[in-house]
Amino acid sequence: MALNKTVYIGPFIHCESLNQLDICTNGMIGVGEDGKIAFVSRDMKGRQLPAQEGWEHAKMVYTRQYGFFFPGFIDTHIHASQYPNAGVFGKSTLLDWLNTYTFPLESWFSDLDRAARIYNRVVARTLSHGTTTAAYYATVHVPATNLLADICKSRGQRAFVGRVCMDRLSPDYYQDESVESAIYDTQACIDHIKHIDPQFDLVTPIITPRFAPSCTDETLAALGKLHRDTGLPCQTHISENKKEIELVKELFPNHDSYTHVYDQAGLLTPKTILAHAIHLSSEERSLIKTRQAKISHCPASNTALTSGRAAVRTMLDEGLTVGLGTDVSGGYTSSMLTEAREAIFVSRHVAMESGDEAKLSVEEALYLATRGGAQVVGLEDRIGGFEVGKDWDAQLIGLDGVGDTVGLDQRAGLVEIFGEETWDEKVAKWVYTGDDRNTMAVWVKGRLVHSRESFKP
Ligand SMILES: O=c1[nH]c(=O)c2nc[nH]c2[nH]1
Repeated sequence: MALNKTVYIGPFIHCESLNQLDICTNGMIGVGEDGKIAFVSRDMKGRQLPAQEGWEHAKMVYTRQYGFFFPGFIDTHIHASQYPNAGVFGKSTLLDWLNTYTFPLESWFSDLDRAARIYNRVVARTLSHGTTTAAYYATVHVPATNLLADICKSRGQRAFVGRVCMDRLSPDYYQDESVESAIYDTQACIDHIKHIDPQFDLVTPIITPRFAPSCTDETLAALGKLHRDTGLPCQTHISENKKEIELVKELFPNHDSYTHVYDQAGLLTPKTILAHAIHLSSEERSLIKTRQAKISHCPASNTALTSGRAAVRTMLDEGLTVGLGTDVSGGYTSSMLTEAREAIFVSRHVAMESGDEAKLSVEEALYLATRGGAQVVGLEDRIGGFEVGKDWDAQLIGLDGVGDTVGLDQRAGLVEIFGEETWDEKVAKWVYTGDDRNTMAVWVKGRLVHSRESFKP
């Protein structure tokens, strides 16, 4: 689809480093017809047209009062198929949650109409929260997984779409019949995505062994070979729950650890995303670092399923690459802004035991949700910040000013700006009290993929 050259005018904010925001209050970012950032100007005075040659007829998009452009969020771990269960988990923990809530729900996806309804909804919803890239788990079903890829492509969300592989320890009605069928079906989804997006420009297949307990040695090894042969990324779960870890010990008695199970299968590489990583030993973290595999931290889910508190500060200090994942529906929210907030609060619970260094700041949580996520999905050269040459994957945030009247405007969000706040304080208010009402518009590769009614481009 042809895009207009567009100039985005107003404050922009992105992460300069793990603990430093770059806040430019007089910004102007030019995005070319290819959806890439062509220039970044930091000293736009007033609201006059940009002087750049060749940009005289470009379209202009302005922020409104207290608004700013921010990079799109990158959700490094989300089960699209579990979206109907967001918020439904009772008092369960991982293994009984899988059997009680999750496998029955995922088995629905043999019905393509149901799948279409749910997948359309979750993609629209995550876009409305400013998620421009998502690493999705689908289900074992090939047609429904392909449909999820089609929906991401047509709605314009950048996505990694994984057909889930699992050939043991789930009900008969919901598992792969054999190693061969798991590989055959995975390949069918890869072929489909190659067909709809040959360069994997927007949608990329991702090899998805559910987790070690639900895959036989043979399936893990075959998926490891596929990972190596295709060069495609891989995603799975690791060390989320203590009973799960015991189960892995029983099922793989000849392996040194959970991490070694994946390593021996050839599934621990720089293109591997490991979700949760709560109870890893220091040897396991060291192996993950050596293999350059990546971590998706899922604090909302880890709390909901009482799985534990991941030591994010330790992982960052040790040089691991960490991003955030909503992990719907272990996680109750599909909002990465809420997930960032959860990461901050969980880190405070860690700090109550281990000391203040564990606390994550607003800046760090936003880094994990953008640049960190970009590294986790291997796209740090293309997304996560506003540099020339990067794709315009961005969101326009609008914050509401408090007027002179005492009455509440029901349509406005919960962020209330009184006008005296510094920019750092405005960002903190957004992180702690914001929601999708503040996400005015969202672009992926320069294409507008979501906007609120009040946004006039
Ligand atoms: O949070 C989780 N969600 C899942 O669907 C799952 N499967 C295995 N392990 C899991 N953990």
